[in-house]
Amino acid sequence: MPSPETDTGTTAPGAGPATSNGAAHETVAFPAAGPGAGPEGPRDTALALAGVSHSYRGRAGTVDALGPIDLEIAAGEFVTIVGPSGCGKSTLLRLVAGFTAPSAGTITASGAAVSGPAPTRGFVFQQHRLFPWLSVAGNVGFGLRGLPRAARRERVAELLELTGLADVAKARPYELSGGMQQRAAIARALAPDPALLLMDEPFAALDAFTRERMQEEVRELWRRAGTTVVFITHSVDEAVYLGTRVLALSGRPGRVVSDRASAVPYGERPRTDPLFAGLREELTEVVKQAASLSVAQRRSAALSGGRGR
Ligand SMILES: Nc1ncnc2c1ncn2[C@@H]1O[C@H](COP(=O)(O)OP(=O)(O)OP(=O)(O)O)[C@@H](O)[C@H]1O
Repeated sequence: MPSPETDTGTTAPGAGPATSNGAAHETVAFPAAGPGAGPEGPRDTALALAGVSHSYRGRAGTVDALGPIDLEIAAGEFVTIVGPSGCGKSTLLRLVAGFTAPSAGTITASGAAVSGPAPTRGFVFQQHRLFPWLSVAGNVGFGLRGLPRAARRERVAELLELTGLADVAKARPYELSGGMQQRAAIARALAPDPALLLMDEPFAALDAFTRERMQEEVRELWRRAGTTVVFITHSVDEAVYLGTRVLALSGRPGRVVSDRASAVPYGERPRTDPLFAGLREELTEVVKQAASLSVAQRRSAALSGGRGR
């Protein structure tokens, strides 16, 4: 597992702007990101998407939600994804999790084709979705039922310690604060030691103060656990603060229009760092453009009676 510190500001050899639709948003300060070789040598590919797209077919017609997307994520990266509302971010994560099969393309996680949910891919939803009838410890250990009792207990204790929930192990989810509930959900997702942790706007329902605290905690968890993370958010600020690599999607159907390595060292990353502010401004502009484009595209599709709402 490479040190996360070394992931920042590196450009993979041969990695261009890595956009799947040819749109590039060039700046000098922020190199295009991509997996491959960091200063510490080549890294394993944790996740690969090749020509992935997805359309929903319903009574109201077909919605082209995502893609095509070509993307590689190296083991140990913390990839954050931003994009306008409805551009397919959640769809992308659900495809990677194996909850939904893509309409086209292939997804490979740790070298194996994704064909359904697996404990090697942990998922954290916007709402915690803890089981209300189980204690915090019961929730965290839920995915470990195949383990011998002692090993399971040990793993649960380790995760409760890691997420600062040891004192409330016996509490029910409704007795916890929103931040603690989300920490328990993260602990549950981490319990089977997944190679990939997929997080879909996990802090969206939290107040601003708790959200900032959770950002610190998830950063620390990632540094300690070393799991590859893919994190969806509406907040450009959150994306830039958390990610070693930040992707921006276009309006629906979402494609990668910007792929940036963070140039700010991960260890101490104050929001006041000019590099941080620069990347945030650049990405805010990219997302704004994508949002206004997608509104215009939808209007013109509606006028011409075209496919996709
Ligand atoms: N089960 C479904 N059936 C039909 N259409 C769907 C379904 N799920 C999502 N969609 C549509 O697909 C598009 C992408 O949805 P998705 O939830 O992936 O976007 P998103 O970027 O995560 O949105 P947001 O940022 O608002 O949460 C949207 O137009 C949405 O209405």
